[in-house]
Amino acid sequence: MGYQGEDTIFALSSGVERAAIAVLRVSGGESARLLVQLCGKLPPPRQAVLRRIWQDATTRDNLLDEALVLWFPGPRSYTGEDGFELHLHAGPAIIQAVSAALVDHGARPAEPGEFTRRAFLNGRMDLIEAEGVADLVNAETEGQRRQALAQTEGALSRMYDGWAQRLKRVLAFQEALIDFPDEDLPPEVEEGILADIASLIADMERHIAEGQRGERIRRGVVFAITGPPNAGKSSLLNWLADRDAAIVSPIAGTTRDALEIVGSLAGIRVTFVDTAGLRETEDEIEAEGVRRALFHVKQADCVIQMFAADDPPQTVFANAVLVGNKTDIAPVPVEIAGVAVVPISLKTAQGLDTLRQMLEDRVRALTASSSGMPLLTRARHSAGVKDACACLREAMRQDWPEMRGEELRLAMRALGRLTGHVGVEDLLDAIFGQFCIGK
Ligand SMILES: Nc1nc2c(ncn2[C@@H]2O[C@H](COP(=O)(O)OP(=O)(O)OP(=O)(O)O)[C@@H](O)[C@H]2O)c(=O)[nH]1
Ligand SMILES: [K+]
Ligand SMILES: [Mg+2]
Repeated sequence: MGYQGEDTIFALSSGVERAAIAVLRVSGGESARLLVQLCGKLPPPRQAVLRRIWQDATTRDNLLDEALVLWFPGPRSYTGEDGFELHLHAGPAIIQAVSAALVDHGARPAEPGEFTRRAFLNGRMDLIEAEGVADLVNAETEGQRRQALAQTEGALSRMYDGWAQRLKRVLAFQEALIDFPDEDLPPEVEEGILADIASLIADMERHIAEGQRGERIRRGVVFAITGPPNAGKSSLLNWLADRDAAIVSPIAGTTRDALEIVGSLAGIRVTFVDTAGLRETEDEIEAEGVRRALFHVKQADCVIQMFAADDPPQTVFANAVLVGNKTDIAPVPVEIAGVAVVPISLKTAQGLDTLRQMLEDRVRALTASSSGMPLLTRARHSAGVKDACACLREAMRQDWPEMRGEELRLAMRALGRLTGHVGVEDLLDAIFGQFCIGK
């Protein structure tokens, strides 16, 4: 299934910030002609050569820049099409002039994600790998980088492809049962089919059970800081942010709007959300703040429940990190409702190192793979695996060979949609639309 994008597209593939070099990337069937038009004859494939870039090299009209040029003939290119890169001096006027020349000669600016979309359509990568590319470009932390790189290199795809292969084999046996109903096939055949389906279900269930770990690495672990007014929540946020992000005051009910800061812990992206102190209040604005606080507590991956030493709580949120602040004014209980209290003082800095370690442990626990399998990183993956798994469970319940075969085919289809091997046209805009331009 070859694919040639009708248009030859180009984009600035380096960032838009001021830099020394700007990489302009071009892909499509007209690439060779365009490159000759800009800089004379084609350079040898995949070798950087220094060339003058002209508005029109054939007439030596209007010299635009001197640049490194790389010629990537298809199909061994990123998109699978012919393409080239110009490593220009990064002045905005140069980028502008070369872009205008490309348009004059018949190219058009690329849409977000269009290069990677073409790579997918030309079979250079599957959907999961393409999503990995988007994540890699956006990676800010070690955890994000490592996970995205593994996904781009096909770790997750290989697992899904492996399942599809096993399923294909089961389906082949199942079809033998359908095609030769009257032959005396040994009972081991059917037993083998059921055992194989059961083992596929078990693998899928383990994968699903790892839940949102991979997604958490990708988008970051969210901590909501909650507790009564004046517990020191905003003071904690400022310490975590290492700056004066939130207003701190002795007035109860200072924080109203939720305030988010982003950082990294144990190599994982984290978001801390400071929220309004929880209490009954007549003040309409504060009450709205409390409603928002409860919303964030519900959404968070983990809650940091804070209290002041002189105001300990009766109850503890599920899975909360329980922090007793202001140990400088009073001692805090060792535990409340069976949950250990981390004693700290934001005033004297007592216990803060221990708290940081506990938060790092929490982040690791929320993101580590316990099965050793690659983690699913998007809701799309989790929905796809769940679909496939549901079909397999249904297949186990079916006694009729034809019905079981049908469920197995549906499971196969669900796996195929995951990697993009079947029927995903309707998904492409949603997936590639999230990319930046130039990828
Ligand atoms: N003695 C003492 N005071 C603290 C400590 N941490 C914070 N405070 C003070 O406690 C008061 C309340 O702190 P905040 O950080 O505003 O508390 P909060 O939980 O955000 O309060 P609300 O936003 O009103 O819910 C401020 O006056 C802080 O300076 C501490 O460890 N010891
Ligand atoms: K306060
Ligand atoms: Mg506050």
